[in-house]
Amino acid sequence: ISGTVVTGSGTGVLGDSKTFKTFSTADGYYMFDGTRGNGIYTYDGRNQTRIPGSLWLDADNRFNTSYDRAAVDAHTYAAWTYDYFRNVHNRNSYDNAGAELVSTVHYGRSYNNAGWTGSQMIYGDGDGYNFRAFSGSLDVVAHELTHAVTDFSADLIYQNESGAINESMSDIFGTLTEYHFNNNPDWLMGEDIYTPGTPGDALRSMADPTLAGDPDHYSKRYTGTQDNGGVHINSGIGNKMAYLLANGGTHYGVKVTGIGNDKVGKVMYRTLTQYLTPTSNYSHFRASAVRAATDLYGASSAEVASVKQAFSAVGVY
Ligand SMILES: Cc1cc(C(=O)NCC(F)(F)F)no1
Ligand SMILES: [Ca+2]
Ligand SMILES: [Ca+2]
Ligand SMILES: [Zn+2]
Repeated sequence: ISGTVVTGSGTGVLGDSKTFKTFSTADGYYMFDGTRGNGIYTYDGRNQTRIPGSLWLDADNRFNTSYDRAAVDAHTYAAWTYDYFRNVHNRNSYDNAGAELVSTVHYGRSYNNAGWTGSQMIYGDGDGYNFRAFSGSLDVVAHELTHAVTDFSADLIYQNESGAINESMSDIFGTLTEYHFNNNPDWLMGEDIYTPGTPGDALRSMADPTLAGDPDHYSKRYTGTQDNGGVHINSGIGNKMAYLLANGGTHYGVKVTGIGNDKVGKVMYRTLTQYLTPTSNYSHFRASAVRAATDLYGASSAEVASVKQAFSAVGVY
């Protein structure tokens, strides 16, 4: 279809106004952003589970109905996450070759989750009590897109310890993206879409994983079979490590000197893309992060020392 890139405006899940790129055609305005990589495409799942659904089309380039809100945020936050990986890590989309970013919103009926299918993102509307529309949280969108980056780099197997590291990487870059855009940033996951009736809670806390019943030390890891061997549970170990590495602190008597968000991003990105492998466990995660920090800052650097301290603080050697 022929048309021109224009700027649309609309209301997000939280009732906030934002603008984003759309495509003006004879049919109307499509949610297609032709300014980033090979394009960002947002689809309407029409509360079915057939994907991708229909490319989002609007008559007047104003996206202000309640039904529009999930699409506004999925489209906008996909662009922001694209920009984060492009501008901060020099990565052009999840494959580093400009792969199209495809999202489907209104996936399923009251679907209480979001996901990366292996080729696109899907976002449920939530049931309105436990969750509201999942694309309404920037950390969630960046979490899902980071799964794509992981699949095209370390390709960490989604079970047991490698799966927990996979999940932790998604929480780490979800949070770093939220800080990069200063979007009410915190070390919580999914706070903007979790239990709309209860303020202040979240799906997970990286600062204190135990708030969600997840481990904050390797000695407390889950070794059962639920949740693909605890991928959303044992992610707490990597999440706590990253929180301490960025902010510093003393954990189980181990002092960590913080190095700040930007350096954590550099170390974790290099760890994920240069050293981790599909079968990496937490011990290999430590060794990989030490190598990445050594490459970046030198063997005798304070940053390398902090990486070792952070992993020691969560009991990983
Ligand atoms: C249990 C459990 C946790 C998740 C989860 O993390 N979803 C992705 C996120 F982006 F919404 F967080 N799903 O089931
Ligand atoms: Ca409209
Ligand atoms: Ca958050
Ligand atoms: Zn995930």
